[in-house]
Amino acid sequence: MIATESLSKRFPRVTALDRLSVDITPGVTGLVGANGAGKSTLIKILLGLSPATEGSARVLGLDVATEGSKIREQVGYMPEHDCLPPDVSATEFVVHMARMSGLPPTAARERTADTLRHVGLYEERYRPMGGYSTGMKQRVKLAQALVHDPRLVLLDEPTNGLDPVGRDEMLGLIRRVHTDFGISVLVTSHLLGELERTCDHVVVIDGGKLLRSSSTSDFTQDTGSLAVEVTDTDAHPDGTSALMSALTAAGLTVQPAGRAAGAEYAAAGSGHVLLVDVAGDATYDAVRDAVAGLGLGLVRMEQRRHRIAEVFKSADDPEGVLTEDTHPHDVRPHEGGAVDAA
Ligand SMILES: Nc1ncnc2c1ncn2[C@@H]1O[C@H](COP(=O)(O)OP(=O)(O)OP(=O)(O)O)[C@@H](O)[C@H]1O
Repeated sequence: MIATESLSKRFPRVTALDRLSVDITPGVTGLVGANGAGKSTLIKILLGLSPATEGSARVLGLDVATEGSKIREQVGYMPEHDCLPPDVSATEFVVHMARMSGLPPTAARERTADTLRHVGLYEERYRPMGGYSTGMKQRVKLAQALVHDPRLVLLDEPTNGLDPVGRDEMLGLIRRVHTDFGISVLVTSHLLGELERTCDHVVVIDGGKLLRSSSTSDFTQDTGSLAVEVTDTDAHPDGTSALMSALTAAGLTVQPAGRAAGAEYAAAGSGHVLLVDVAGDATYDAVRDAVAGLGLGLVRMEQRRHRIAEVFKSADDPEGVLTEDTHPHDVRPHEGGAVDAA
């Protein structure tokens, strides 16, 4: 779908992209990076709207340097910032965008009605967009990216400014763009956590450089842990502590869920859950044997994958820049892509 080769973009004071080589296959791909990491710059280059300083890129097999208009015929684009004229309705605007993409008048009207329905805009679509909520505006921006039935859409921070419910709805819509219509998606976000539920593949950039590119499951599969909960007995009034000692003595790495990143277990009021690092099938056997050896009752033993954000927080992103829910307008990029409070 998208391939870049040593792609660089230098502005007079900032290197926005630094020798980025990445291959993106069909499906839903997340492009994640802190504010100023170079996400929007990459999208503009991929659309053929901004020339690269060095390197090359192809989108759907087309060269961004020479075939920009052919790319834009087959690719939809949802820009990051508010760009909707306030005094026209969603229907008028999306029909206009469909006509700009070359659809004849009847097809443009039909596709507009279908697309606005798909994004969840019904009778509101006849009202001027100036009165829309942020969520409705984001839906119109998504609709205009889809109206000409592209093969690929590039969505720049589509959850910006949305509350948690609005974010979830938008992420669900994005997933359905691929599952219902077979359109591939490249979606940017400064939050890793929200992309892990939506994307098949995640590309992480920082300061214009590639930090990591892999399937969502690869991010977490080697780092799984096992949540284990046991009952207390007369012999072991604190069954959890007894099990923790036994598992540690057996050479396993164990921690109480509340102290680890297992906030969901702590929040459920259970101080009785242990998280055991999984090192193959032997871990399951060792837990079973330890529980049986102590005569405890096993309440649950479930595999729990680390969330991408946790993996990064501990490894590539010790400052937690990619995991904090910082609103983009509250930060200003430094040179090199680091962020700072405004
Ligand atoms: N036209 C421009 N002139 C000069 N510098 C620019 C220009 N466009 C972007 N930059 C700089 O390039 C870097 C990357 O910006 P870019 O907008 O691509 O980041 P981003 O990852 O999309 O972040 P955000 O979501 O905050 O826009 C930043 O340091 C930014 O200030």
